[in-house]
Amino acid sequence: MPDKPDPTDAIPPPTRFPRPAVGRFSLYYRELYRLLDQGQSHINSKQLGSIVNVSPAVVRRDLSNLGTIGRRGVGYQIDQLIDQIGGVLGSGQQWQVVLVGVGSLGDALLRYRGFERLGFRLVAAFDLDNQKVNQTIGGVSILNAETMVGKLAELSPDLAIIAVPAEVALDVANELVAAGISGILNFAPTTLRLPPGIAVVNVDLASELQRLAFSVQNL
Ligand SMILES: NC(=O)c1ccc[n+]([C@@H]2O[C@H](COP(=O)([O-])OP(=O)(O)OC[C@H]3O[C@@H](n4cnc5c(N)ncnc54)[C@H](O)[C@@H]3O)[C@@H](O)[C@H]2O)c1
Repeated sequence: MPDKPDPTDAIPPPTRFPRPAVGRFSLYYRELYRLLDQGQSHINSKQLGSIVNVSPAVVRRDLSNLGTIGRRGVGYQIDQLIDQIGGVLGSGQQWQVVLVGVGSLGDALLRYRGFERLGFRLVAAFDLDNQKVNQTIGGVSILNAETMVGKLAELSPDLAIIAVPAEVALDVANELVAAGISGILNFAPTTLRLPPGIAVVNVDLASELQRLAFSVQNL
């Protein structure tokens, strides 16, 4: 389990940030990491804004929500910003994640190397297909989904990714919730009606393409 946040922490809880700002924090975080890797130590709001395509004023407002103010002529210290934004996004802690459904999408997710550095560790995957069970992909063991309830009790993961067909996604989600998981990243194209207190983020590339097509039509 991740460490419980310290109530005296200076960073305000994520719920106090507007959703668009939280979306931008993820972008800032990714780009700041890249710049730090390239050896850059400071950045100003104009540079950061131009990288993520927002105005310097928006960057300054977002970052002042973190209690961070850039120094005139110097800007912001990148490693400090990464720590602060990472704290808000939960990347300053380790999250144990399980994946359910190792089809073409799940397979690609298991092979993706970008989760670990943000604090997300895939600890197990589950599938019903005997051809896949007991295989290892991207260093993650695929376990029999019929044994999922017991394994979840053993592993007590924090988050789950659902990549099963839509028809079974709700059943899978209910099993995950019963096992104590309170955060689900759902790739199945269906709305999961779950009890209050469960955070669900839906990822739907088809809807994103629709949004893109709409934007292109309205340029
Ligand atoms: N959100 C997106 O942008 C996006 C993109 C592609 C696919 N999808 C969706 O993601 C899901 C997976 O897509 P895919 O292409 O990998 O499908 P797929 O058919 O290749 O894989 C599905 C996997 O789930 C397994 N499975 C079925 N029932 C299960 C259960 N009860 N428990 C555990 N595993 C089970 C199957 O054995 C299979 O390995 C689908 O719902 C698909 O519509 C979403």
